[in-house]
Amino acid sequence: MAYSTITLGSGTFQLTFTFDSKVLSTPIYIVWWITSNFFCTLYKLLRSPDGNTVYHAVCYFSGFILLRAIIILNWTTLSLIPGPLVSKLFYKSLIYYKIKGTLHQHILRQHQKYGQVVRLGPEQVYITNPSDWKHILSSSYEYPKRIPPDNSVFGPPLNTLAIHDSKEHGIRRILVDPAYTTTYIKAMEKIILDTGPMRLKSKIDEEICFSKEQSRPAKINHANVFNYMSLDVFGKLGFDEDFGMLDTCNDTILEGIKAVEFIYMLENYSPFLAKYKKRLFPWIVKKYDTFLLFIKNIVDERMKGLKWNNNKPFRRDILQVFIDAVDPETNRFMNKGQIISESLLHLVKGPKSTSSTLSWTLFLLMVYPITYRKVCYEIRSAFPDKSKPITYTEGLSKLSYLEAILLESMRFIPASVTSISRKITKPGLKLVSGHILPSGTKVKMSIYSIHHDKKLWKYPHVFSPERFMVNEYSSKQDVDQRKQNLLTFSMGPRACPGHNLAWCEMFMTLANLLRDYDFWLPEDMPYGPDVIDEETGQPKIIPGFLAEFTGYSLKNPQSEGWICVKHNTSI
Ligand code: HEM
Repeated sequence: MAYSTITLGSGTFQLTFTFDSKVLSTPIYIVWWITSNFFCTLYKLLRSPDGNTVYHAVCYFSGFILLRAIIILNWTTLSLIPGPLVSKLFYKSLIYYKIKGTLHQHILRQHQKYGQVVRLGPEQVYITNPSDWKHILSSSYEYPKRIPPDNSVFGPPLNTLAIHDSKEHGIRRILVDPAYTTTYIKAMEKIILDTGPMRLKSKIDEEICFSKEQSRPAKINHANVFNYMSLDVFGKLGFDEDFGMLDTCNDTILEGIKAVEFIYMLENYSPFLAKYKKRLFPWIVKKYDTFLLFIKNIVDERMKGLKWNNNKPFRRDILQVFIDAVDPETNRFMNKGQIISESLLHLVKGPKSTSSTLSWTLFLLMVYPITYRKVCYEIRSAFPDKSKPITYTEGLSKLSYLEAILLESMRFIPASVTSISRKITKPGLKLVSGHILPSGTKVKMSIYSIHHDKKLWKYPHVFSPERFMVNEYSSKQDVDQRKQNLLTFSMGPRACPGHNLAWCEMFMTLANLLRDYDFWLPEDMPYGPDVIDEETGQPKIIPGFLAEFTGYSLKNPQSEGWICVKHNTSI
């Protein structure tokens, strides 16, 4: 394929278009010529006798807008791809849904209307066909990730998520990945169990005791307690620190994470305002600085400790793995700044995605009671002795329905980012649909849309863990195929490094809680198995909010994250 490029305007108004040169470059110059002449004539007609420059500006600006629209809609290679008119013309048309936190639902509606390939921006295309996204994501670094420039949340020094250069990113993953291998997580299973589900269980027991004294049903806020639990797990596993979130709820961390989310969003959507964030939002920047200082101090203390100990490691947490990791090819270690930036990223990104998934799963079990009873039966009959905690290794071999529930929950409501984004490089890419994406196109894969694509999933709007179970209707091959169509943790060289940790923590938490307690929704909750969504005919789902960095979680956790609980006395 041969392409030619045209650049129009300058500064904010600059636009670069790529054309299939064989087909389109001649007509485009003709249109350009006609439009410029038209506007020159218009300008002469409108020109006021005193040579008012406002007329001048208006004419040229309208000329620019019209020409831009004609080109975008008719003459670029992407013009053959369907999509809503306004979104084709303006990237910013999606911002309304981003602010509302419902962008993923909007994109799904566009896919349902226009198909597996939709244009939602002058040079932006969303795709859902698995052959296309598997090719793009697994082609090692051929299609780079687009990263917002100068994002101070990510560095300097840059961390895994922000490193653009493929070679550098590859080296960083060699240094970071040892902290999340199956072997490492297996060795850490006991710590995860003790700081996670076991500690949460004692909190729930305390609440049950307290509620008895007050003669009321015991209630926990699952959105909060899962979040605190995941942060405690990461505190212990990551830094060998007791964050004490479940006990005292450390505000520095909670407020710090909110500040990271805000600054990240500001830098993405308004780099101009972000430049002045210290003056415009001093209280948020202060919270971010306090949070960063908190992590810096932990890393500093560790480095000092190591010096005193003649550089012999005295811990085996993730921080130590980061410190010890060396790239065998270059013999490079991470420096202190990189370790701090990396620790900040993992602390903000990991626990929130894990806890949101747990929260959604528990909620889904409450509105799908047959599934809830089925999974309780599976766990309670496989592990009847309540005095023995269920470990990940044991649980995984016996609890296939619980595994299916987690897979289905992450398909149904993926807690991760709305869309994975890559840039098409030369010489362009031909999609399965036959559409051509020229070099420079921003190609996006909406996890939510892929997980709700009717071509991939039967009844995607129904929460049905059975689709991940081998039974008379589905062979192992079918189930494996479905698992491969999940994009929950992304894939390829930039896939989520923390997925083993997330699985281990989520699995042990649900297995132990569902065996030892009975849960039900409070009576005053406006959701339940009988509260049906008219559009889908399925139980209504509690509203969520898609944050740019920390993913999809409950929109109103303080009012809608409650669940009643009592000890399970049936076994
Ligand atoms: C259910 C839990 C989780 C989900 C659904 C999830 C999902 C994802 C997804 C989809 C990406 C790719 C983002 C992209 O390409 O733009 C990602 C990247 C990442 N995740 Fe996770 N994640 C989870 C848990 C964790 C945990 C526990 C950690 C670590 C503590 C973690 C650390 C990271 C990091 C560092 C990246 C960046 C990888 C890179 O760019 O190379 N995640 N995650």
